[in-house]
Order: sequence, then C-alpha cells, then structure tokens
Amino acid sequence: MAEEMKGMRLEQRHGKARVRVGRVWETEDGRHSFAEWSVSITLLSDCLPAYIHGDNSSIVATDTMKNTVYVKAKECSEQISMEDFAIGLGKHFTSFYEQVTAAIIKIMEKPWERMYIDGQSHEHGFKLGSEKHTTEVTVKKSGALLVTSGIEGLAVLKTTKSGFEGFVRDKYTILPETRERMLATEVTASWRYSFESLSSIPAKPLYFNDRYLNVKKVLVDTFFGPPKEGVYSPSVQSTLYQMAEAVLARFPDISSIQLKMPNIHFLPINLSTKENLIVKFEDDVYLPTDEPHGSIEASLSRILSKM
Ligand SMILES: O=c1[nH]c(=O)c2[nH]c(=O)[nH]c2[nH]1
Repeated sequence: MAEEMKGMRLEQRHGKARVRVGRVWETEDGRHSFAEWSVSITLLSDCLPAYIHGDNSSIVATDTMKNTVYVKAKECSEQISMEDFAIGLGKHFTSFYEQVTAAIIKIMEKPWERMYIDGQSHEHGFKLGSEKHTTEVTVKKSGALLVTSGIEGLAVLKTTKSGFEGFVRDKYTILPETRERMLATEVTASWRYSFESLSSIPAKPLYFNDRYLNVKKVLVDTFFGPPKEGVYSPSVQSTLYQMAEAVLARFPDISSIQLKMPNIHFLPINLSTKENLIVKFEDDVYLPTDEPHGSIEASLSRILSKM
C-alpha cells in the first residue's frame, strides 16, 4: 500500500513471520499423516493512520494473524497441501477484513517423510529428509491469484559425465579444460503456476503435493540421466537449462521456473615434494569445498502468444 503526502511517498505492509505449526491427520483406518509448516503472512491493507497519526483502528494485529494460522489448521479436517492452505489463508484475510486488499502467504514445509521399516510404511512414524518444499501465494481481494512453489536444498552430485571446455582463456585463466570432473550443486528452484484466479485452482486434493514430487523427479532425472549411462554435462549452465526446459515441457500448468545451481567445487588432490610425487590425481581423491562456489542461476518462461 502506498500513499503520497507532503511530497513524500509511504509504502507499508505488515504481517507475522515464521508461525510454526504441526498438523496431524488421521484417516478412518487409523493411519496418520503429518505436516510441519513455517508460515509467514504479509497483508497489504489501508492502515496509514497508524503510521501517520498513531491511530491503530484499522490494524489487524499480527498476533491475530498468528492465531488464524492455528484456527485454519484446526479447520482442515483432511490432509491439505500447503499451497491450498496458503490460498485458504489468503482468501480469509482478503475477504474477512475490508481494509485488506491483498495477502502474501509464504510457507516452508519441513521434510518429514513417512518411515519405512523392513520395506513396510509406518502408520505414524516419520523421519526428517533433506530438501524443503516452499510456496508463496498472493491473493488479491478481486480473487486474482499468483501461486509459486519451490524446492530448497536439493543437493545432488555426480562423479563423472561432466566437463567444462571452450571457455574464455586470457592471462587470468588457469583452469584447465576438462571432459572429466565431478559435478555437485544444491538446487534451489521456484516455479510459477499458470492459475490466475481462485476459481481456476484444481479441486483435486493434494494436487500441489503431487506436482511438487513430480517436478522434483523431473529435475533430478534430468540432472543425472539414465541410471546406467548417465548424461554428459558440458556445463552447469547447460544442465540447468535442460532441467528447466524438461519441467516446462512436462507440466503445462507451470508457466515459468527459476533455478539457482551453485557450482560446488571438488578440487583435485595432487601432493608432491621437490623430489617425490606423493599423490597424483587420477579422478579419485578430491578436496571437498563449500566456498567459494560458482553461482549460476537462470529462469525460463513460456512466452504467451497474445491472440
Ligand atoms: O559449469 C561451469 N560453468 C562455469 O561458468 C564455470 N566456471 C568455472 O570456473 N567452472 C565452471 N563450470
């Protein structure tokens, strides 16, 4: 919300960050499912008198926003995706409060995965996985909607089928060209769905959870290639593009995707004295590093033809 006065412009928003909630659902046969979310709410609302005159009469307290997360979690009697939960919260804030024109809801899900014991899925046991599912939903009073989902911390590594050749060589360059190296990264992805109104959201329960798992699979499968032969990567840039393209090709309801793929370097170990070569690198012994790392990111969007 922005307002101009006395030759100045005030932009403001307020909300509650990192409201943590865990929700258990039990089906009729006694099987539990579980989600743990960290919810951040931002409201765009007309509450300028609070800033300018100390008049709080139009402020929705951030404490109330926090409570609403718990009330709405309680009201979800069946398992729900966090995208649908975020959409529901956004709908609530923009319809319940006249002064609220838009709500931005961000959620990060903790990667609790159902436990398997001797190949059998446990009814109520979960263990913490690694990469995290994220979402950011904007709901406007008009019903206009923007849904993005993402993944954070997807660490992947392959020990061969990667190289880097043909790059700029000048007096600052020492990196040798190679067709044999390690490739390691920690993927952060965020993709935007093409649904633009509350009425166009798929009614299928857990639609967004299903999409998340499938997008993750396409990203991972494209990074690695087939199990036996793999796929050659000429650069992180090329692999990133292949991954983004595969997601857009596979999922018509995704209109754009952004990928961040740091190039996490594993350095060859060569040890020698003046007289002796102690360890000669033969694509086998590496120094793992986390900094510095290459930072490579790009986004790929469909260009919508204007008919
Ligand atoms: O895949 C790569 N892309 C780069 O841009 C780059 N730069 C670099 O030093 N190594 C690599 N590897």
